[in-house]
Formats: sequence, structure tokens, C-alpha cells
Amino acid sequence: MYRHITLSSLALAAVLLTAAGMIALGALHWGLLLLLAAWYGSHRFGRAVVSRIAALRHTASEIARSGSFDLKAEVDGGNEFSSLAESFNAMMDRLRTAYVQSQANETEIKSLLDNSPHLIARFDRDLRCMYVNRQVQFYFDLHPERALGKTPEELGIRGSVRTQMARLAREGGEAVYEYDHGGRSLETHFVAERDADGNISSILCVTRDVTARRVAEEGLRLAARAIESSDYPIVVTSAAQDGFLIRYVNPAFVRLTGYSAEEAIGRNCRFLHGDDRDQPGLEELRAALQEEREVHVVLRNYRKDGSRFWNELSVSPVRDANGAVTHFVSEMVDVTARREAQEQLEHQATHDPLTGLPNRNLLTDRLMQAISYAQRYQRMIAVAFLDLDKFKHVNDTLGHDAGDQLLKIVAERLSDCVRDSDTVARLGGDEFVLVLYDQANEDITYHATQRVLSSIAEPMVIAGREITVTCSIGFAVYPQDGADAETLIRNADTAMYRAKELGRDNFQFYTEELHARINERLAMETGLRRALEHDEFELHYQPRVDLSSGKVTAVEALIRWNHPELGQIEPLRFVPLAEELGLIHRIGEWVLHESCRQQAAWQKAGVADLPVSINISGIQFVQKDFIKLLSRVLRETPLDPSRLELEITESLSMQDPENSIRVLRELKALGVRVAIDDFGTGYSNLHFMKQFPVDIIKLDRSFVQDIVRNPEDLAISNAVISMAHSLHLKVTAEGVESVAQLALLADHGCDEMQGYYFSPPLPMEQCTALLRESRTLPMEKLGRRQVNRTILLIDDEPHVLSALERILRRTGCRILTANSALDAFDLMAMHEIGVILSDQRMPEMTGVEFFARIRNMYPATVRMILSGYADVDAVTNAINIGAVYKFLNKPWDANELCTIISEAFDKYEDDVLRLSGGVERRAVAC
Ligand SMILES: Nc1nc2c(ncn2[C@@H]2O[C@H](COP(=O)(O)O[C@H]3[C@@H](O)[C@H](n4cnc5c(=O)[nH]c(N)nc54)O[C@@H]3COP(=O)(O)O)[C@@H](O)[C@H]2O)c(=O)[nH]1
Repeated sequence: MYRHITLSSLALAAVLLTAAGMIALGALHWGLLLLLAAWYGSHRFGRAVVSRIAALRHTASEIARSGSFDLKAEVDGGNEFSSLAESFNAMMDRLRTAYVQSQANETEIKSLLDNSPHLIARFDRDLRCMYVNRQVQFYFDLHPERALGKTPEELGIRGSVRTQMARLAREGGEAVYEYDHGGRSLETHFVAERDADGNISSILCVTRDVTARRVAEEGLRLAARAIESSDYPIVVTSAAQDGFLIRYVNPAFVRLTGYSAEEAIGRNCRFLHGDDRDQPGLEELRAALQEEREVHVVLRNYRKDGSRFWNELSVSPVRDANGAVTHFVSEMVDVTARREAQEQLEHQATHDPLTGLPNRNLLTDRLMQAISYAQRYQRMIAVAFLDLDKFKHVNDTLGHDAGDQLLKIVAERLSDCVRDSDTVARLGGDEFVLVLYDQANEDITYHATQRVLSSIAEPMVIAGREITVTCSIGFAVYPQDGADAETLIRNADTAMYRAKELGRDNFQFYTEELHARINERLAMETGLRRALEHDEFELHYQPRVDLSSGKVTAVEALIRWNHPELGQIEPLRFVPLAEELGLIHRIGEWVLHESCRQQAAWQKAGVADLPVSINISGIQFVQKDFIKLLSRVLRETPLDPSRLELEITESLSMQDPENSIRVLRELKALGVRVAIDDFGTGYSNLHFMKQFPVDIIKLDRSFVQDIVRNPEDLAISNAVISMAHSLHLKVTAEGVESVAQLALLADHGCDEMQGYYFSPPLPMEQCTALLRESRTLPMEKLGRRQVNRTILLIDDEPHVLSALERILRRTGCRILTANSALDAFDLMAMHEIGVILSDQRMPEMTGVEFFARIRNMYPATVRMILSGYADVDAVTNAINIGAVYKFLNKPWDANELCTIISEAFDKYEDDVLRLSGGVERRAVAC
């Protein structure tokens, strides 16, 4: 029984184990039913075990009913049934563990499938949906349960996809298929699954949405196409760690730079900068690349052929998914045309269009910069204001084109005269400004100025004619003459005016005194405009004297301006200003009227009937209706035209000689007398002089001033007198101040004199008195007195002179003495001297030097040196050139000296005779 029970128990255990196995496989329900069946089967094993088995069965059926693995079989009694119950309980524990694990796995798989972003489905061979995860909701808008059992068509899958699935279900294999579904791009991976026998059991489908990827790919494709076909050059470079090397260039880059893609790729973009590395944009670009940020710069780049272009460059970093910069994309825009247009505009705003030089704006800018530099480093700057002399004349005579050409040449010459670092600007017209930086001293400025003056004065060929212009320059120096650009330019301008006043073709530095003069000029400008209305002008009269009779032959009317504050102003200070201001016509007319009126008054009053001469300004002379005006005034006064004399300067008459001839002829036709004033200072053309219908030539004061001592002045005066006489003109010497000048001029045949020696210009009343008393020049003053055999002794030691005088009295000749060479000149001018005995050592000049001059002025004189010292070279030279006849030593032998002097007079008389071509010896009485 026991064995039977045991066997029964074993059979039961086997059944239970089988049941357990079934349970373990997940068929718990069925296991319990089998257990009950086994239990019924074992009923036959006896009633003894019935109750235990009943208990065990009860436990098992409770477990089956409740599904709870926590119920336990009773394990008491210590027999086989207890052991069975224990095993039962242990089995249930393991079943519970397996069950829990299986539940967890199932949940996990379901969760994985449901959480997959892809749609996963399985179809059976008949293509009915067996399984689908919950993504079906997203992809096909279906609840998963409603999809089960559906065919692809019922799920909306048709056409080629459906055909593909059917093929796989038939033939097996796998396939990837992309298709459009409801506007989205889906990609499904189909796999035909096989069972253990290798038969196709199902089709597994994994579908994913590739819309975003496709859009991105399309975007990339379009971007690549756009970049390739873009007109703007595009360059992609690597990031810093890879050395910013070019990875890509588009065709527009190739077109712009001339570099092929192969030549550019792998290089750093810096090859596009050439040697032009010092560009502000490059600094900015480098900083932006280091800081991995966008940047926009404009650079000068160079093509493969070396030509320059302006590149407006925009660089942007490209970042990867992690935000790290991997590349830079640069877009280039060729802005050369725009830049050049802009540069041209800027150039036009800052440069003079004719010469290309900086204009006033740029000049002021540069000067301001220079001043701040000079201030910091204690340097000097010279500002030169330059104005061409008589540029207007070139414009008027040759035309504006020629004037423009001249200005361009001047601009080039000025630029060549200064350093590259200096500035040459044109302010307009014929005004230029030079800024000479860093002038260590005035010497440097002086040399630069000399260069400018001589360079401008070089002849130039314009409109087929060679012309020469000069310029006047004024300087102002920083810091002493001004602390700002405007003041410096203004003061340089002031100095330039001074240079003009001083006769042009020179330069002047600005001074405070000049400033005062300019202020005065401004005051004069204002005053001059109202001077006529306020009756501030007056005429003074200076007599002219005939040198053969000593009588007054004419009076010259000279204007004076009685300024209410500045007092009496001489004409040289205001006439040029009146010319400049265009007031000279009215003033000239007043002078003409007043002088004619005065002459008529003197005539009427019986004071004198002499011509009155007036000065005519160049502007009046070329005035169209000048002759008409003259006739009117002569008529109104009324005045006999022969009683009016007009003085025109030599330089004015020679400016346009043909026109002068025409006007002078008209004047002559009117019956007016004409004098050429300041003769010798201009450049007379004798060919024209011959044709000038004039009456008098006035020898300029500058030659008269030094005529007694200066052989050249004497020679010029002589030449003027000879030339005038050969043209049958009279000569008036101007500015005669001394008897010596007078004597010498008379001796050389001068016809008239005017000067302080006889009378200064006098106010009308005083002149009337002079004329009324018929004052004359004493005749004894006229010409050198001729007394036979006159000797001149010259020595600065009075006792030597008296000793010589004592000895030479024996010779019977007239003895004149002088303590200096200068006194000797005067005596020579006034007397006819045959022999001169001079000391060698004198304060003003040596005896040899004195004789060299005398030889030129009075060639017939016999010149001897009497000296205690012998400068052998000088004396030998003097004897060789004929300046000295004999050299005598101190102390002298009285008899021998008298003999030598007598022989010297013989020689003089022979020479005079020979030179005059005469036959008679002049008086020889001693
Ligand atoms: N258009 C006009 N110009 C005029 C007029 N009046 C004068 N002028 C011009 O001014 C120049 C200077 O004149 P002024 O200062 O009057 O000088 C004259 C004399 O004073 C001076 N002079 C005469 N004698 C002497 C002398 O012995 N020594 C000396 N130092 N100066 C002397 O010379 C001037 C006369 O010169 P000139 O006319 O050349 O005969 C004057 O030259 C005119 O150009 C006017 O009304 N209109």
C-alpha cells in the first residue's frame, strides 16, 4: 500500500511536475485542471490519503481560482504527503518567481515597442495585421487594436508598397521602401520571417518618418546649388585648429580672383592680401576669427594677375551640433567700383579739380594735425602763402586755357620743390599754400623758398609761347606767428602782400610790424573810399629847371592825402591801393581837373605860363575813354593842351608798346606833351622807343642818387642822355639833391633837373610864391668850372695835405684837397681836375680802388699814388689795368715831386687833346 501510495504519490508528483511545467510555460489554468484530473485518477489509492489529497486539491483549486501564488499546502504529518505538500509549495514559489519575471519581460517588450519612434507591425502570410505598436496612431491615425486583423489596403497601404509586401510574403527576403503618406515621407523596412521549418510565417514591418531628413537633405542640396550658382564669391575655410585653410570656393570666387579652386583650396586666405598687410580691416578680421564671431570688413585684395580690388567681406562661423565652430563661411562682394566712386567723391571734396592738389579743406585738416604734432614734440612749421605775379595778364592775353595750363605747371613745380611729407595746396585762382613741416630753423625754410622762386621763374612753353612768371611768397611760422591753421594762413597771406608791395618775385616773413601795416592798410582802404567826398586830397607842385638858363620850365603835380587820423600820406602808400580798389579812375580824374584848373589859374593871375605835368597810372592809360576824358577836362578848364604834360612810366609804356604808340599818338594829336618817367628802371626796346611820340625822358632818381661816386650810374646816365639826344628828346634828371650831382649832370649834357636841390614838392601857395618871384638856379652851379691845371690831393692826415700843398704851390697850379675818397668824388664832379695824387691807405677805400672808379668816370685824369706802404700786388695790378699812372714813395723829394707833377699835367693835356680829336693844347699856364 505504502509502495502503492508511494507510487501513486510519485505519479501524482509527476503529474504535478508536468502541471508545474505547463504552468511554468504560462498555462497555469490548464495545469490546475490536469491536477484535478490526476486527483480524480488517484482516488482509487485509498481513502486514507483522500483527506490529505483533498486538502492539497483544495489548496490547488484555491490557487487556480484566485490566481494567487501566496496560498500554501498544509505540510504536517511528516509522511509522504507532507513532503509532497512541501514540494508543492516550493514549486509554487518558483512558479511565482517565473511568472513575475515573465510579466516583467512582457511589460518591458511592450514598453520598448510602444516607445519606439518607429511604427512596428507584423502581418501574417495572408497580410493580415497580427501586431502593431501604438505608433500606428501617429502614422495612420488608428487605435492599435483597430488595426489588428486589417489588410494593408484597409490600413491605407496600397500600390507598390502593397505589391512589395505581397512579393515578400510569397518569396521571402527583405526590402526598404520609401513612399509618401499623407504629405510625409515614410521609409519602411520589410522583413519576411520564417518559422522553425523555414516557411514564411509573417512579414515584419518597421516604418520611420524621414520627412525631416528629406527636407534637410533637400535644403542642403538647394543651398549647395545656390552657393555654386551665386554671383557672390563664397569661401569656406576650416576653423582655427585647422589653420583657417580654404576647403571650398565657388565659381564666382574663381571668376573674381583668377585663382582656380585647386589653387585656392588648402591655402590660408592671406595670399589674397599680397604684400598689403597693413590694413585696419585685417586687424578686425583676425580678432573676430579668434573670438569665433561674425565680422564685416572691407579689405584691399589682389587677383592672381596682381590687380587690386576692394573686397567687402562677411565672415560667419559654422557650428556643429555641440556648438563648436568647425568652419567659417565668407561671402565676398567686389565693391571696387563703389569704393573708387566714393574715393573720387572724397577726393573731389578735398582736392582742387584743376591741379589735383589738396584744397582749402584738406589743407586746414593737415595743418591742424601738424600743429598738434608740433605742439607735442616742440617742432616748427612754416606756412608759405604764394601768389603768382601778374597771372591775370597771362589770362587776359593768352586766354583761360593757357592760364589753366600755367597753373598746372606751377602745381607740379611746387610739388617738386618740397619733400613728399610737406603739403602743397591750391586755394583757388593763382593762390597756393605750402606747409613745410618740421622746420628746424629759418635757413631750411629759406632754401626751400629759394628753390620755389627759381623753379617758378623757369621759362615755360604755353600755347606755343615761351613765358616766364614769378611769384611772391609770404611766410608765417608756427608757433610764433599763430597757434591755429586759420591764423597761420591769414598771416602768411599778409606777409605775401608785403612781398608784392616790395616789387614781387621775393618772399617776406610775417612780423608784428607787418600786422600793424596790414591793419593800417585796412584803415586806408576804408578811408580811401570816402577821401574824395571828404575833400582830403591836395596837390603839391615841384618845379623843373632848365640847366642852360637856370629857369623853371614846368611844374609836376604830386598828390597828397591828408588823412584825418594818419596825417599826410605820400602817394606811393595809397596810389597802388587805389589802383587795386578800382578808385584810381576817380582820383586820377580829380588830379587832372585840379592840376589843369591850377595851371589855368596861374596863367590867368599872371603868375606863370608853364606846363603842368601829372602822373598817369597804368590803369588810366589803358582806360578806353581816357582821351575823351582828357579832351573834356581841357575844354572845361579851359587849358591849352600844350600846357599839360603827362608822365607815364617806362615800364608801363613797354608793357604793350604797340598800344602805347597808339595812345601816345592820340595824345600828341590832342597837343598834349608826354614824358617817359623813371627812365632806366624798365626794359626799353629801342625799336619802340624810336616810335614813341614823346617829348621828355626823365632819368630815374636811382641813377642820380649815386652818380658822383658810382661809375656804372654815371655810365647809364650818360647813355640815357646820349640816346635821348639822338632821338631829339630832352632829358630831365630826377631827384637831384646836391651841387655835385647837378654839376656832373650838367657837364654830361643833361637838359633839366628836378629835385630837392632846387625845391621839394610844395603846397600850392608856396609854389605860387616861388613862381611869382621867378626863382632860378644860380648859373655858377651849373657844369664843372674849368680852371687851368688843377691838382687834387687826397690824404686822411691833414698835416700831409698841408705839407704837400706848400711844396706844390711852386708849380703854380690850383690845388684842391680832400680828407676822404668820398669828398674827392664830389670835388671831381664839380671841377675839372687833371692830376690826382692820393694816399693808398684810406678809411672808405684804398687809393687803388678809388682810382679804379675814377678811371671809368674821368678817363683822362692822371692818377698817382703817394704812399709809405706798398701793397705790391695791388699796385702792380692797378698799374697794369691803367688805373694808376705812377706810384711814389713817402717821404718825397720836393723838387722831384714838382717835376713829376708838371710832367703829369703835360700828359693830361695831351690825352685830352687826343681824346677830343682836337689840335689845340688846352691852357698850359702854370
Ligand atoms: N597816378 C599818380 N601817381 C602819382 C601822383 N602823384 C604822385 N604819384 C606817384 O607817386 C610817386 C611818388 O611821388 P612823391 O612821393 O610825391 O615823390 C615825388 C617827389 O617827392 C620825389 N622827389 C622829387 N625830388 C626829389 C629828391 O630830390 N629826392 C627824393 N628823395 N625824392 C624826390 O620824387 C617823386 C616824383 O617822382 P616822379 O613822379 O617820378 O617824377 C611818383 O613817382 C608817382 O609815381 C598822381 O597824382 N597820380
